[in-house]
Amino acid sequence: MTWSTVVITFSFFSCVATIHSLWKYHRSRYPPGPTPIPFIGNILNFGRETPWVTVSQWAKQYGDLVHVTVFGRHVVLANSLSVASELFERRSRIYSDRPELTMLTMMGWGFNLAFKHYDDPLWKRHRKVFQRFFGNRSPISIQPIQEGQAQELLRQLADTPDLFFLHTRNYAASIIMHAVCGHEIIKKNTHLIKLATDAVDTLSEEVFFGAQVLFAFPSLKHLPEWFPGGAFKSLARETRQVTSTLQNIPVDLVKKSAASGSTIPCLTTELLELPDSKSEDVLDESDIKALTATAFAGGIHTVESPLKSFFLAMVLYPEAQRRGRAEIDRVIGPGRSPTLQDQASLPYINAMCKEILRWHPSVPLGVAHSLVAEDEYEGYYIPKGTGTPAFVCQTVTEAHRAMSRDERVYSEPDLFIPERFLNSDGTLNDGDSSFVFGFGRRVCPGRHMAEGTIFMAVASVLSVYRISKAKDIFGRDIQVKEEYSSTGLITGPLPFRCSISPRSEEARILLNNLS
Ligand code: HEM
Repeated sequence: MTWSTVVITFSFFSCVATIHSLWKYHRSRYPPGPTPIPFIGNILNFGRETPWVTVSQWAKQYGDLVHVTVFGRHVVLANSLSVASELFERRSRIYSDRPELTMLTMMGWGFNLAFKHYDDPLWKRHRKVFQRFFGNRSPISIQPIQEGQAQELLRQLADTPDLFFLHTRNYAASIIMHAVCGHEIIKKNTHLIKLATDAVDTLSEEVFFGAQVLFAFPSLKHLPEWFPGGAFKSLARETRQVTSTLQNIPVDLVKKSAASGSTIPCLTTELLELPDSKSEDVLDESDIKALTATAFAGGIHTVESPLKSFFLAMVLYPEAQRRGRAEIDRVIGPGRSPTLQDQASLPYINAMCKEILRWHPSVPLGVAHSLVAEDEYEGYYIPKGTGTPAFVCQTVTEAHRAMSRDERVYSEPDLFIPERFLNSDGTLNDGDSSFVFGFGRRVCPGRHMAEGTIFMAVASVLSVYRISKAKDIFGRDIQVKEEYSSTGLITGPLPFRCSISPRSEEARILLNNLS
């Protein structure tokens, strides 16, 4: 053996030993979590169904910060409010990126600010518009839209109460679409609501699963469509058409209407009329199209889910319903419908809205954040990295479901108890469920609007309707189960039956006057 062979062999083994010890060092300093299987990591531990329930169990077993791997990529789950606030708010400078989203970009969703990188100038510009238009001081009058659509919801429930699932979806979609395109456009183009809801449906579980696989094996994106396993490419191609239509049609309709001389008060008109300046905030037409479609993508399914949870809770917890109705009778009386002006005088209804959001968070694993630099938390190492959407791969995500089940914050967390947000004198306490809207610089910019939309639906429905178990043909109660969809980014109650009927003669008269 020559000297050079000895040196090379020695260097090789030293390198291997160093890499191994570094790996072990980092490995031992990762937050605790279930033991990974070589190569695939913990993907099987997540399970395909209700991964958020698994994560809540890990929170109990391993603590507030849990580490898992998927195909060699790291995932860190922030399971408590305090850890999430520390990481995503106090350290937001490094925790505000999003992971790489090849699959969603292939599907044409790349325009959506929710999926853009933190250093992308478009993210900053689009987010500014969202904060301005969907915040508390929006120049587009969102409150009259919410109040008007709440009346429409009551009307639809009076005509076809069994279709309450559809009506809640339409209510959520109509509000955001009226805000974006204006009443006139939506009235004449009702198919737009279906276009938007269908497009958002494409953000399904298959997409997120496909995205994870693509992230692990990026070269798969070059597979031809006809090749076994290449079906995701045809899905991406078809979806691209839907997302492109979603961006184009609403803006084109508003422009057409403006060209014919009628200005429709809405977000699109406001954006089209922004003064042309050289500032970095100037928006071109593609920005406007992206912003309008982002609003539909963010503001329909997320809102629809808690509204369905509301109907479910009313069937399962009749005492909460009784207390809500009693408060409305006491504060508003039977002669008129609630408005957003009444919100401050209805603490029980507000507590109910907070509890609806907490009971079953609609985005149970949050939207993954990604770190722009490695970090350390209480001695644990958190790697820098990019990853795929949802919860997988070198991301740190807010485990909203685990937070909602944290017994240190919410006693008996599986139960629906609005009183947890009230003081003994009936006023609202400091309790909160706003974690469902995320944290830090990526916190949901539609949260104020969403809260108003939910409040209007809950208060209006309880003011006139009694919600109870439906009866079978023998007059027996049909039992209802607390069952939720188990996959995807957004969860919501599975279809169930209930009876929705006017709760008094005055309510019947009020409903008749609406139509
Ligand atoms: C109950 C209703 C809603 C829930 C539970 C919800 C939840 C969330 C969550 C968890 C995030 C991610 C936050 C993070 O990464 O920390 C988010 C982001 C976002 N939401 Fe919402 N949301 C709701 C309603 C809305 C509405 C009505 C809109 C539109 C008007 C909207 C638009 C967005 C957008 C654009 C983002 C991306 C923000 C960014 O990445 O900078 N959301 N939402």
